[in-house]
Order: sequence, then C-alpha cells, then structure tokens
Amino acid sequence: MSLALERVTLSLASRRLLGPLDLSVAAGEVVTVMGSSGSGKSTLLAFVSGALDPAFRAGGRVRLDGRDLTGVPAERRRLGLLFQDPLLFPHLSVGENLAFGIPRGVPRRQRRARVAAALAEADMAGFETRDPATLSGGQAARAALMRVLLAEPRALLLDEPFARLDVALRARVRAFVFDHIAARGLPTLLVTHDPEDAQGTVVRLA
Ligand SMILES: Nc1ncnc2c1ncn2[C@@H]1O[C@H](COP(=O)(O)OP(=O)(O)OP(=O)(O)O)[C@@H](O)[C@H]1O
Repeated sequence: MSLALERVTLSLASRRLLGPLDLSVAAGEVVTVMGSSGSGKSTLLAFVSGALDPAFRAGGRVRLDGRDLTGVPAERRRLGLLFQDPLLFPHLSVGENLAFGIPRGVPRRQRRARVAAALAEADMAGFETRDPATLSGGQAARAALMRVLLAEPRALLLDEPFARLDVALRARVRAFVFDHIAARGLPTLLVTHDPEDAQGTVVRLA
C-alpha cells in the first residue's frame, strides 16, 4: 500500500494556499504535516480525501497504490479519516458504530465477530451495547480508530486525532494508533500542531 501526492497545489480565490507539494508515504509509514494555523493542513487532507470545499481550486494528483484518485468520489477512495472529535454516532451503540464501516456483503455473524475482535483489541471487550456517551476519552478515541480500521481502508488521514486528550492519555492513544498503523501497513498522513505527535518525515507548510 502507498499514498503519493504529486505537484499538489491549493488556491483560495486567486491566492496560492500551498504547494506545489510532492510527497510519498509507504506502507506503515507516517508523514506528519505541520504548519501555522490557516496554512492549509486540514484543506490538504480534505483534498486527498475527495471532500474539498468547492471554494478552493486544486491542482496535481493523489495516487493510492499507484491509482490516480482524480474523479474518484470520496466514498470510494478507501481512505480512513480520524479527527480531533471521535465523531461516534450518538444514536448507535458502540458495537453498531464499529459495524458501520464493515463492507456490505459481510454476513451478520462475521460482522459480529469482527466487532468483538476489534473491541478486544481496543481493550474494550464486551462494550458492544454501550452508549458512546458513556465512554472515556481514550475509549472513544480507540473505538473511533477501530471503526475506521473495520472499513478496511488503504491509507489513513489523521487530523489532530490526539488534540482533545489529556497528556497522559495522549501518549497511550498515540502509541495505540501508531502500533496499528505499523501492524496493518497503512500509509498515513498526520496533521498536528504538537511536535510530540510527530512521526516519520515532517512536512512543514508555510
Ligand atoms: N470552506 C472554506 N471557505 C473559504 N475559506 C476557507 C474554508 N475553509 C478554510 N478556509 C481558509 O483556508 C485556509 C486554510 O484553512 P485550513 O483549515 O486548511 O488551515 P489549517 O492549517 O488546518 O489551520 P488550523 O491549524 O487552524 O486547523 C484558512 O485561511 C481558512 O480560513
């Protein structure tokens, strides 16, 4: 698995926001994007994910496993997104949240088994029927990662995924997330303000 950006530029009205930017992320590798507030970090992830606000103009290409994603709708890009907010659906149980992304066609018994295994991996065995509102910050963050992984993404885009967590929890969730990225060989783009989060190559936007 690999993710590559080729000559990516982003402009707002006639102002160049960033680029041209080239970078490649190999399987299991993290590339960290840092830069001041407003430098275009979240916009870059939105472009890669296929959800760029039409206010922006973009140039260049994104390739996932060599395949050009231009014109591929966001929902077919096979990218896993994680944000500062775990964004668990409040009207679904924890188990239903995790099952949400499992590809269609997987039989019910197998879906249940995958959810149970993911919860066990997240140290949340038996949490299927819990209301997401009752989870701690660390549990919610781990559940959010598991929901993303169950959708079988080919790469991850992480936008400040640890920013809401207090210092002690942050180190633990960070290790949890980075371990899974390495174990599953997922190329990952990580946006953060915190130098402690930085992993691998660091790209700085102006
Ligand atoms: N939908 C939009 N329409 C117009 N301008 C926008 C829109 N979204 C963001 N912007 C502007 O684009 C620029 C880049 O925003 P972006 O959110 O990518 O920055 P960022 O580097 O992620 O910032 P932060 O670190 O504060 O999250 C900013 O100047 C912002 O005001």
